[in-house]
Amino acid sequence: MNAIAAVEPDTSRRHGLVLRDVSLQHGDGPDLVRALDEVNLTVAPGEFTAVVGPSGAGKSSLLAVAGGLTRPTAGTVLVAGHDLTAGGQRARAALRREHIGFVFQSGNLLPALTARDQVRLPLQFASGGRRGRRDPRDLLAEVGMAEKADRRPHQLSGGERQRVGIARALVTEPRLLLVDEPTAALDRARSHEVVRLLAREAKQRRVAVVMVTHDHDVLEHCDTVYEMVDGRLSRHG
Ligand SMILES: Nc1ncnc2c1ncn2[C@@H]1O[C@H](COP(=O)(O)OP(=O)(O)OP(=O)(O)O)[C@@H](O)[C@H]1O
Repeated sequence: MNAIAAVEPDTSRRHGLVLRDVSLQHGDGPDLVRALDEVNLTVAPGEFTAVVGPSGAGKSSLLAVAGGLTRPTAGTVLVAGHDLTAGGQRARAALRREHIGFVFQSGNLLPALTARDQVRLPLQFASGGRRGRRDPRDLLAEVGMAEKADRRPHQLSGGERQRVGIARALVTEPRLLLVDEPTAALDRARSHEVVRLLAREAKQRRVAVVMVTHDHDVLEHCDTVYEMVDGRLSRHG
C-alpha cells in the first residue's frame, strides 16, 4: 500500500470552514435575489480572512450561512468538519454553540452585565463535552480588560466594548469566528488595535476567522482578502 496516498491531503483545512458551491436565494420569479451565487471558500484553522464588497453584495448572507443561522438554498457548509447543512434547526443550533463564535458591530453587550459576566454567559449555554473552555478571567486579561472586568458596557469605550465582545466570542473555544464590521464604531487607532487582537487570537488559538468589513485600512492584518459582488466571491487584489 502506498502510505503517502493514504494520508488525507487536506487534513489541516478540514477543521476550519469550508463552503462548497453555496447559493442562497430569496423570493422567486421577478423578485428573485441571488444573495449568494455558487460561493466556494475555505478558511484554515488560524487563517484570518476578510470579506469586502459594496452594500447588498451578500456579505451578511455569507456570515449567516457560515454561522448556521440561515440554511443555503444549495451547497454544503462544513465547520470543524461538521456539515451545517445536513441537520435541522436544532442540530445547527448545537453546532453553532459548540464550534462558532460571533463578534458584532459594536460588541452587542447586555447593558446590565459586567464585562466578566458577559464573558461567562456563553459557558452557561455550551455543553460541557468538548475540550477545555477558557477561563473568563484569563481571557479578559488577554484582551487587555482585566482591570475593567467589573464595569458595565456604558462605563466602557467603544474599543473596550469590542474587546469584551471578542473575549465573549472566544470563551467557548470556537473553531470558527465570524466577525461583522468590528470597527464600524471605532476611530482609526482603535480599529487597528481591535483587528490586530483578532489576528493574534486567530493565530494563537488556531481559529478560522471570517471578518466582513468596509474598512480597507485594516486589511493589512488579514491573511486573505476576498471581494463579494452580486453574491459572487473572488480573491481581492
Ligand atoms: N430576507 C430577504 N429577503 C429578500 N432579499 C433579501 C433578504 N435578505 C437579504 N436580501 C437581499 O440579498 C442581497 C444581499 O444582502 P446582504 O445583507 O447579504 O448584503 P450585504 O453585503 O451584507 O450588505 P450591507 O453591506 O449593506 O450590509 C441584497 O440584495 C438584499 O436586499
